[in-house]
Amino acid sequence: MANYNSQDSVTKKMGLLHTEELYKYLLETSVYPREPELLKELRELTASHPLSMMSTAPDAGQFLAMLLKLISPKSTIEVGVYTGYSLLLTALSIPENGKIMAIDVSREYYEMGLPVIKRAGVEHKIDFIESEAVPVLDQLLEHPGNEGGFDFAFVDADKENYWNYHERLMKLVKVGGIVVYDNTLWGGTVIMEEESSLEILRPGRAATIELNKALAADPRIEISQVPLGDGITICRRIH
Ligand SMILES: C[S@@+](CC[C@H](N)C(=O)[O-])C[C@H]1O[C@@H](n2cnc3c(N)ncnc32)[C@H](O)[C@@H]1O
Ligand SMILES: O=c1cc(-c2ccc(O)cc2)oc2c(O)c(O)ccc12
Repeated sequence: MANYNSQDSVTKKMGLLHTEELYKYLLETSVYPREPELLKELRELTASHPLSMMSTAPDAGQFLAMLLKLISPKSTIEVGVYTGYSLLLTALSIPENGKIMAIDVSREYYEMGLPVIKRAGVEHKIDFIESEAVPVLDQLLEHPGNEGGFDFAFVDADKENYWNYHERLMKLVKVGGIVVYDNTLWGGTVIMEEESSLEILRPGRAATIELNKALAADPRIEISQVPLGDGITICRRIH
């Protein structure tokens, strides 16, 4: 998520930290030196695309990779692929026989990063589905065998639909499984008055405020909201 320091200044460079220098320090000290070479290549290839700010932030990505290696999921879902930064890091972090059902309305974006994914030797783990995500999740739920069939999900798509994804993922992800939501601080706008936030961000702001309240009140999960990147919320299904 871009960072909005003032009404007319937009920069993505600072994450949610206080200064650009501190974010740069974090990235240059701990993230970029340990970023897998092909993931770096995918990030650099995406940087020239007009929507490159949509890629999952590298610091949040590094955390996600750590989490994935800790839980070793065999069966995962990704909602919102874009050029594949989070997809490639997931594919690199799950076991050799792990699978990712990756859903995005745009195959064109996915195909930008696909050559890098192929070179990384992890394409066999990915089942890309070009579609709106809700109908795909609903189709999965038509087969009772899919209930609890996934170990992990990462959601980074249209913010207004996150609760729709959550309701479905609460059935698809097993008890003990993990769902991670990106952009849960939406550039810091969650604490701004509506009129003070840029108009383009307002629908996402409203949806994110509601999502955060609903996740905090959801007895089916334990949560931890982490201020990396644009804010990520990790949910562990407990019921
Ligand atoms: C923020 S980007 C995903 C970034 C990606 N995780 C990464 O690391 O590069 C959001 C993506 O969600 C996709 N998207 C938006 N609405 C969607 C929907 N209803 N169903 C599926 N994908 C959607 C967009 O096409 C876009 O590629
Ligand atoms: O600036 C954005 C915009 C989005 C976005 C907008 C509309 C959609 O239907 C999907 C995604 O997502 C972003 C994002 O996930 C991010 O990490 C940074 C910026 C943006």
